[in-house]
Amino acid sequence: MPEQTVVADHPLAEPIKAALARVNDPEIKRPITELGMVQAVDVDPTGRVLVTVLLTVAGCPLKDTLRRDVTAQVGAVPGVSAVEVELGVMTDEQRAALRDQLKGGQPEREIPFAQPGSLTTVIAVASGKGGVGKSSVTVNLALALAARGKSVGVLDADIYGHSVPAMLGVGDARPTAVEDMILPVPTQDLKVISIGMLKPRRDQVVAWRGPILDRALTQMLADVYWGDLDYLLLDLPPGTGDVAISLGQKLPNAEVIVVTTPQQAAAEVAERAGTMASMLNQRVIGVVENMSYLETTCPHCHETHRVDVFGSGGGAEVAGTLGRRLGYEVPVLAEIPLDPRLRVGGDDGNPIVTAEPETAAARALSGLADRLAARGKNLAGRQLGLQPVGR
Ligand SMILES: Nc1ncnc2c1ncn2[C@@H]1O[C@H](COP(=O)(O)OP(=O)(O)OP(=O)(O)O)[C@@H](O)[C@H]1O
Repeated sequence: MPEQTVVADHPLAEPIKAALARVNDPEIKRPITELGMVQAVDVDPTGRVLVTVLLTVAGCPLKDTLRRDVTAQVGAVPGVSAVEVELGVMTDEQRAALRDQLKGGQPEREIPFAQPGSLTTVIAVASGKGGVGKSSVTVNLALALAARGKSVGVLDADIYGHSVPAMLGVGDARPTAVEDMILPVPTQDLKVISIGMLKPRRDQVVAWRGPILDRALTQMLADVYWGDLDYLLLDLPPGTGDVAISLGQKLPNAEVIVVTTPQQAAAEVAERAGTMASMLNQRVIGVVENMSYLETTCPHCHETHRVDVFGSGGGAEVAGTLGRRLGYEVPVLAEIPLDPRLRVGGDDGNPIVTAEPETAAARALSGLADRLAARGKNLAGRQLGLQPVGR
């Protein structure tokens, strides 16, 4: 850790140190004082403070946030007349020390979520085919859980789409790397990593197959510093391909939510995804029926009617079939209506649960978060206590 040259005998030294301890690194989400990022604090007789903060990497995308937070916290200390923040960069040794500190002595390439004592609930969001709204469900569920005070990470493993970062407004972000450790991108109270962020260049086409795919998935689980998460949500690619198998092997404790639309064809392929998950020993905790219905106001009677645009009952059908196949109850956890505002929220990087929380779609997604949060940490073999959703 770098030498910290806080002027120890100055009366302001202690309150300034306490103020700096309230500043979290925006990516690592731990106090900068604990991370060895405060290199020096100098106070002159008039109460002017110069804080030298070491960034993990020179191009740290959040350095302005850090500068602002340090200025605000130190500036609020009584007796401080002005604050100047100088930004430096850690040396290789300092970065290596930080990496070791964060890894906490954990051996290389160990997946923390797969360890028996892990307190993180890992939920994979799967679908039989593309375009049913799996990514939309993942990001909105993640935000709704975060709004309930949960610490949530989102891992976008959709090798075909990687739409999650754009939906969360960080479509262009690249994660910061500290040595061989990757810091997830912080956004809207979540931590996000997308397989698309691991491409050496954004425009590069990578065939996510075989060993390259496996390495990328291991990297996202073992080399990313997720910190203590209550939930890790995985956005799987549609279908039952390589990613599902690979993640099934890496995270046998993961639970699975299957997203489907009400159409019969979508429902049948969704069942395959669910059955596949269970073959990998992952428990299917429920089905989300998306694009369930459209609410329209009748021009004649002015009442709200529910129109089943894509038919009805697909979610219940999938849940019923999976339940019979798997030998335990698989409930329908939510029915999310079609709503153009849900699409707009995703396109704008401002998902509907935060942008328009009062809409029926947002309420259905928040209800899904409530049901999951109410269960607490799922222990293998434990009764889930989830009730089927009422119509
Ligand atoms: N309930 C809904 N109402 C309106 N639009 C929706 C709804 N759910 C999803 N969409 C829109 O449908 C499109 C596909 O959704 P999304 O990307 O979430 O699906 P996906 O299953 O993750 O697809 P893929 O796996 O191909 O990425 C998006 O434009 C999204 O905004």
